[in-house]
Amino acid sequence: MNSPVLRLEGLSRSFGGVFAVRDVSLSVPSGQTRGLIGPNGAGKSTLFNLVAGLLRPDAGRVSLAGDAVTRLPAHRRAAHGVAIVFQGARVFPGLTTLENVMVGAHTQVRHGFLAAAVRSRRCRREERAVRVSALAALERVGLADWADVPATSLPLGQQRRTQLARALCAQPRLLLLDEPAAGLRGAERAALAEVIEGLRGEGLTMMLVEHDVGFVSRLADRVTVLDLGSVIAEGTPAEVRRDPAVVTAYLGPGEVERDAGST
Ligand SMILES: Nc1ncnc2c1ncn2[C@@H]1O[C@H](COP(=O)(O)OP(=O)(O)OP(=O)(O)O)[C@@H](O)[C@H]1O
Repeated sequence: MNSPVLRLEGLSRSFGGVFAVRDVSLSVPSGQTRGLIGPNGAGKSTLFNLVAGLLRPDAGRVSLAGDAVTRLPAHRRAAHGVAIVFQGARVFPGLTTLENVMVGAHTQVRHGFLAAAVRSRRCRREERAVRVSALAALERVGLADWADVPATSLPLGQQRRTQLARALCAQPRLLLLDEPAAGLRGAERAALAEVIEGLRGEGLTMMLVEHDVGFVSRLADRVTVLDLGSVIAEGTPAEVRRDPAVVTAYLGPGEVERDAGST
């Protein structure tokens, strides 16, 4: 059987002697979307950063498609196919939507500084390829019609989708999304959910950290619930919503149904 795209084994990280993440193990098979939820301070961001390579664990292992990457920093994990959409990420001012996405595609470019300086033929060819792949990524997130507008003129939801397009340009094997719906309301939130659903339909493997249980329930194949750094439940969205440990530790009895119906 193929290795899972992401495997975490016994991952722990503490700050000042207090566990932020404690002995977390999970596997995300190819083509699946894993939701990661939990109350404030549960350890979601710490776990996300451990997967992204922005933090080193005190113990445990991180593997990507069977390769151990535990000691690799974020930029070397990118070479293993990890792309990240950070929480509250902003577009670059002074660039169009397309140019913002092209910044992501530039990780694929092979030509060196000198070739770029003299605009060699190879360099121009690669620039064209970057443009084509950035436009294709904008299509995937439904923003092709906004390619040439200043990215900062877009509403927040479209700026988020621009960030998503930028991450997609790297042709990731694993896409990490940290609270992509934070601050979005109504139609913007629904549009983002639809785009993520489309990526899931294309078979992209994703990990989605969210506060919003309704958003995660719609998009994730399985959900891992953290509390005080430990996994307290894992299962399908319906299973975890029914889990008594989740209900008491995280949501409170009245919240579950309300959140489940909110997307
Ligand atoms: N750099 C740090 N230094 C010290 N303590 C930290 C650090 N990062 C996280 N923590 C602590 O680790 C625990 C887990 O925090 P983390 O931010 O991972 O939780 P979270 O689930 O993402 O919370 P939130 O939903 O509020 O973002 C918390 O007790 C937090 O105070």
